Amino acid sequence: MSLAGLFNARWPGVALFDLDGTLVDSAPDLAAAVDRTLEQLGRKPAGLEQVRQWVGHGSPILMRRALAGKADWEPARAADDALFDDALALFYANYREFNGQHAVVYPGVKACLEFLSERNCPMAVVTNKPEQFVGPLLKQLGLDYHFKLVIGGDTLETRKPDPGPLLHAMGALKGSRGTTVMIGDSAADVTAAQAAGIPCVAVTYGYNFGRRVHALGADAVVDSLSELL
Ligand SMILES: O=C(O)COP(=O)(O)O
Ligand SMILES: [Mg+2]
Repeated sequence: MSLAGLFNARWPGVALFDLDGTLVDSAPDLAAAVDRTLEQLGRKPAGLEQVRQWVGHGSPILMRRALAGKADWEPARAADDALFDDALALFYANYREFNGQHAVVYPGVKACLEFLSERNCPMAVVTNKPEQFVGPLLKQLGLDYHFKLVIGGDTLETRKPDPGPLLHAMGALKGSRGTTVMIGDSAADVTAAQAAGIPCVAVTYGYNFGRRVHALGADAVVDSLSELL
């Protein structure tokens, strides 16, 4: 499936990109920050493979999962909240240091962004990563100039899988349903796109909480963004 096909012939439309697991393999930096945080709290590190499966609902939930040692963390008891607040503050300080150290752009991403930029397709990053970390990461990897807009997990009232951030970005870039597409790696992206009423492309190489993306109901599934050109 090409992007032109997804745009319903009203090409070029608006393209909304997820960040972690779609544009950038950032899990090594996130895992380094999570593990150092756990060690500072006197706990055992979780390791890259585990952390990779916890990424996608934003940093607060990543730290909830890290403290619980599992994806389906229980709502915290009041006594846990102070620990959580400390852990999140430590994580932010650590991730500020690790952000971009090991992160790499996935194959096919630069070609896709350049192709769309040349055709004046307005693009946004819609991620659950806290906004303060997004700009520096995109800049360091040389991707920032493609995007007219960045929405982080704490930019608006809601985050993916809520459709709010997608609808906000679509409106800001003067897109509409039928001329806007979401491209992501996880259930949070596909669910948000479906709720927003826009098509979604899922990539197979990302995180998706450790599960395959084929059953998510995306409009297209690709192994590389270069397949969309
Ligand atoms: O969970 C995160 O911090 C970011 O995830 P996303 O870029 O895949 O939305
Ligand atoms: Mg993602």
